[in-house]
Amino acid sequence: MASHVEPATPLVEARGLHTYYGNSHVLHGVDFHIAPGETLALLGRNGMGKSTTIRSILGFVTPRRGDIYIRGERVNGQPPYRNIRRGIGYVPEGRGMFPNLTVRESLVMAARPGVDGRCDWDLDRVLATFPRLTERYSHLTGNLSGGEQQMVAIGRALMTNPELMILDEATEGLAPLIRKEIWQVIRAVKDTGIATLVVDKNVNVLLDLTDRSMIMVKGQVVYDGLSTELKDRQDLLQEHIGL
Ligand SMILES: Nc1ncnc2c1ncn2[C@@H]1O[C@H](COP(=O)(O)OP(=O)(O)OP(=O)(O)O)[C@@H](O)[C@H]1O
Repeated sequence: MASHVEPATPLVEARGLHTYYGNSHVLHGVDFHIAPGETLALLGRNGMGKSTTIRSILGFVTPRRGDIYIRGERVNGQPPYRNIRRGIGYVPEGRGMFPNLTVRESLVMAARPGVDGRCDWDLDRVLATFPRLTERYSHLTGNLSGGEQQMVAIGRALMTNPELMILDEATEGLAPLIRKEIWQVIRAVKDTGIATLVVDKNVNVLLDLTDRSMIMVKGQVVYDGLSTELKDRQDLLQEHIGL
């Protein structure tokens, strides 16, 4: 008898998402999935719907049509805080700092065990990952540099012991050396087995870092495949990303 192996349930799956801002129809039937431990790049020019896809999945905007599942459970209409508690560490575009909290307060406030009770990431581990935050421990996050704020944002997400990290433009506007440091951390996070979804303008770094890539054009997915294969598709990269 032929053996049959069930594919693992995706960590997050979305089918046929249609999202609007008012009357403006932004997502046109987006299908999305990410497996446990997988690293996925979401690519596309500005305004193509990458952040809206993430915001729809997390519940910051409610799609008019389509279904969203987190670990197999349908979560349509659930508020973001509930979806995030299902094991998602979210580093939003713009970092979402509370400028009047110190580094310590920002990190400690986020601390909680993972959905399976895992406590791999705690304050000591985050500070060891970002030694610079130890030096800034008692500073208000509003007084930190952009790179340091980004480290707090990533550290805060790691303190929730996530199964999936979502990083939306995590290296935007950062100096090259700091950007390199952030990439090293994202790579290290990936190597611990946490699934990662990354949106970033540094497409060449993403193609090396990720297992799979999706390209979005005008609210639709026009490519979904292995990043190693996309690297050889200069035609697609040029047409849809302008590389
Ligand atoms: N809050 C909003 N209200 C109205 N329109 C919006 C809003 N947010 C985004 N849009 C529009 O929706 C479309 C998709 O934007 P989205 O931010 O998802 O794109 P993106 O691919 O993430 O690009 P970027 O890199 O510029 O953020 C764009 O046309 C944008 O102008």
